[in-house]
Amino acid sequence: MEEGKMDENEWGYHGEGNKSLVVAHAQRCVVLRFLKFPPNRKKTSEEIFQHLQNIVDFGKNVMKEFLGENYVHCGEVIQLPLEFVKQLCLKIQSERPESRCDKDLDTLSGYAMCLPNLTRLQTYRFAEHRPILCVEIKPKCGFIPFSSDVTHEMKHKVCRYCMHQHLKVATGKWRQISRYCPLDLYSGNKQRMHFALKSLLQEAQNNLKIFKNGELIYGCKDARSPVADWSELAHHLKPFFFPSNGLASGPHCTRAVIRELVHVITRVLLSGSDKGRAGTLRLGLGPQGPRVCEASPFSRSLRCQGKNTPERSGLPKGCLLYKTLQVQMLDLLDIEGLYPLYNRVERYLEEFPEERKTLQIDGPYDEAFYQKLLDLSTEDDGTVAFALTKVQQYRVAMTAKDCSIMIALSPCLQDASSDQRPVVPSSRSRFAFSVSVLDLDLKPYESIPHQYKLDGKIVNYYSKTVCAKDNAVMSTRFKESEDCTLVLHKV
Ligand SMILES: O=P(O)(O)O[C@@H]1[C@@H](OP(=O)(O)O)[C@H](OP(=O)(O)O)[C@H](O)[C@H](OP(=O)(O)O)[C@H]1OP(=O)(O)O
Ligand SMILES: Nc1ncnc2c1ncn2[C@@H]1O[C@H](COP(=O)(O)OP(=O)(O)OP(=O)(O)O)[C@@H](O)[C@H]1O
Repeated sequence: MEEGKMDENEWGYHGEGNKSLVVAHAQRCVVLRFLKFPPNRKKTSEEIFQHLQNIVDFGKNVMKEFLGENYVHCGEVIQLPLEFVKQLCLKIQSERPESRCDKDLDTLSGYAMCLPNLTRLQTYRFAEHRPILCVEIKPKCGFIPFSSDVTHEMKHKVCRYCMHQHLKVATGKWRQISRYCPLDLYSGNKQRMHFALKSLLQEAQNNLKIFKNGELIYGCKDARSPVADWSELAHHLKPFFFPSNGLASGPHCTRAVIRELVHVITRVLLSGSDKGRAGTLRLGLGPQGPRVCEASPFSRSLRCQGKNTPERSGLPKGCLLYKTLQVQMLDLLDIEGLYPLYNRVERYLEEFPEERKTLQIDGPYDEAFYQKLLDLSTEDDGTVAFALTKVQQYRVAMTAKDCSIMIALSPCLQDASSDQRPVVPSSRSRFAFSVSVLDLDLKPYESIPHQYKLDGKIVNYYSKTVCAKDNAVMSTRFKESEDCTLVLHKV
């Protein structure tokens, strides 16, 4: 990229999250990722450069090691002309969703990350002329805490995502409760995964986006977004899944197309396509905790039918979901067990503030940082070193709980080679595919007290409202059956 000759007209708004905003090049397969900040909380250029460099280093030295070379794209930090950034910011402002405008794009430092555009397969520099479909999933936390430090019994039964849904709807973030449960997606059980993906398609929130040739065609910006339209989605997808037949339109066609999509995504998610360094994942955390979430409509319906809970995770070890789950499980103690350890580190830092650097709280995220993460002991010897290791593992786990997976699918001819990319078949076509992971920014040390408070809020809200309602329903049913018994007695 020739940073000196940048023209804002060649770039377009692509998307944003809570902390960064992404613009995509119209022809080349690259994106620029800028940091965002609340107004009046600007950082110096040097701080922004360091922040971005830390993101790159963390990707290279930690996440590539855990998740595998092929899945992680670290990009590079680049310096852009300030005039270009200012003009770009003005150009894209009208396309930003209102709910994200509480933060401003950083136009002062001139630094950004340059990354491959993952919605257009991994061709990096130039767009392929083949059509490309890309599904982005933010799967969230795929396990129920197994730590003995958990005090709320509910946390051993219902996963955080399902509990959090109720708070999100109550605060107006989303319109309705999703039927998606991360434990279904991470189960490795095809039926449960199909259910999870269909649920995401029904209520995408910020957990699912679909791009066609790099353009967003399906996804939800906020609670005001229009209700998802499956027939419109099927219209976009039909040429990919039924390329040469005249499948009639209408609800039958829509269902067939959605089914194909769900099946292909499941296959891709279960594939172990990482041909990078063997044995990258050195965690080896075994399956722990309950294998189903009691709030998942899938497991609820199984229970109602008197069926057993499904098999424990059958995720193949090479697949990205398995690896992501392993990194998430570095949260060995749960925030309830972690918070006192965070306080221990805090007390130490209050006494020895100059030690912050040695403890690598704000980086560098190098090989030494990575090596310390591999210590999975939970035996607290009362030291700051132990507390620090658990704090750093927690930050990494939280990062993996909030990352997204990008699946790019490009149709290939029945017997043509796919440039050595793996291929997934559907009923009527085949796709060369790639899987990548994005948003691997290490969660800040400072966010731990917020996590602790939020955790309590989520559980308390769920327990008070949902469980109270469930109990009311149960007692009504109980009352009904008592009434019934009385009637029977009378007879
Ligand atoms: O706490 P959660 O689970 O709500 O996750 C936050 C996400 O909300 P979600 O539940 O996915 O809608 C939230 O996503 P949205 O802004 O809601 O799209 C962010 O990803 C946030 O991360 P960060 O503070 O920007 O680093 C996420 O915060 P972290 O907890 O990962 O730091
Ligand atoms: N390399 C990439 N290629 C294509 N699209 C990307 C890329 N990186 C990010 N995006 C798009 O931009 C969106 C926002 O990026 P990202 O998730 O990194 O933002 P964030 O602010 O860090 O998110 P969060 O809200 O989780 O903190 C993503 O959801 C994705 O659609």
